[in-house]
Amino acid sequence: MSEPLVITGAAVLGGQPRDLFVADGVLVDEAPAGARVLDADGLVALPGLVDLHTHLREPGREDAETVLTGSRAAAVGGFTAVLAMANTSPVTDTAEAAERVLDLGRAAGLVDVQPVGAVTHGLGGQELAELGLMARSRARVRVFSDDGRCVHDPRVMRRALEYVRAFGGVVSQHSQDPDLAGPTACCHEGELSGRLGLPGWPGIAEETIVARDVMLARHTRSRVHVAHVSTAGSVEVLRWAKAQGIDVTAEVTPHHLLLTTDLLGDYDPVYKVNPPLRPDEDVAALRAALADGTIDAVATDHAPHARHDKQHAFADAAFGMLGLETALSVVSEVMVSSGALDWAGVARVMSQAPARIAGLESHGGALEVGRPAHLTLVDPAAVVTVDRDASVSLSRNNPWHDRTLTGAVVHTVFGGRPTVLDGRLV
Ligand SMILES: NC(=O)N[C@@H](CC(=O)O)C(=O)O
Repeated sequence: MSEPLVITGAAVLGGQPRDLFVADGVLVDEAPAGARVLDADGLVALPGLVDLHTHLREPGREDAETVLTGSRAAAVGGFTAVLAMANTSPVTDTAEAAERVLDLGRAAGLVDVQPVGAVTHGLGGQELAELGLMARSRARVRVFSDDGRCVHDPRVMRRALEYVRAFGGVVSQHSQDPDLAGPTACCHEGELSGRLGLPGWPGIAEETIVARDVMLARHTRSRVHVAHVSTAGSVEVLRWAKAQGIDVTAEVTPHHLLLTTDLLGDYDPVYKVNPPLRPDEDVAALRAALADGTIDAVATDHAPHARHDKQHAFADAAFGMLGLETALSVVSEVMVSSGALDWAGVARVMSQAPARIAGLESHGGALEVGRPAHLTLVDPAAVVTVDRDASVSLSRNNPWHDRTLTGAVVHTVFGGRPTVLDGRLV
């Protein structure tokens, strides 16, 4: 069991400063005897952050990340739970595979690692994976995704939605019509892609799938989650669908909230990501949608890649960028500094909504007595310059390198135990 803790003077969800007491891993109403004192004067206390979308690469690509190194990056980023995507090798498409990821996470012991199950066998898009067995396994899988690939066949998507409804599951869709996007697309389709001579990915390839899937969710009375929304058109569809009462949720990544196609001019593969960076007008729509609740959550899409997969000509490099360690600072910079969200809003989009979407009952919440002590303490005034070489991830594909951001995670407490103190792993 963890040693008792007193956290003094933290602004809980950005409100009035007060003390928080932790004993036996839960929040209690008075100072426990013999407690360690953590001075949180000037810090904001949030419920531990929850990431709906993390690539941990184990099994299969332990040269890029492992469950342990990804858990370290998560803890440094203020996360106490991460959903580990299924596109590993082998794919997480069986109960055994899901339990193995769960067990690796428990052995690392720094965050709750909750496996995502594949929707289709081997991410092949044809045959449903063992959804029910994964749901009933020790891993209690509730989120299913072929992320990296779209569940393109509408019959398969319809059946998956019908199936997960039985146990309150959700399909997290990588919305991208491969026929509209084309096999070689590698950046946003627009005037710039033409000038750079790179095959482009039109926003409509995302939007048509979002539109189709909300209709399938309505028809099946099931639940769909749209992963990494990246266009203003997708936001319009989501706004309409929510107004109809359709059970749809959505996430946006930190990079789609701040980085734009303008960065592609030097063909630096660190900015190559799927879905691609978009123009300013999409970024503005995503920020507004996150602020007004049309987009429910921020999710990192932390996608570590080894140097030999990323250091290539733009067209040949792997898709994806790191995100766990910098997510809170980016959201603080983009959403809090601008006044678009307050800290209670950050708690909503980075902890409470993702915990609810993923069915993680011990996460999220409101820092009330009796709740598990998963906490993130943030210095809203800290000014940090990101250094990719200071990362605890195994990979270095960090698009934030050398950027200065305001707001940073200082301490992370997982189940009553500090995992990060003063920005460093304990
Ligand atoms: N988001 C990314 O750019 N990459 C993801 C998968 C994907 O292609 O979506 C990855 O696993 O690397």
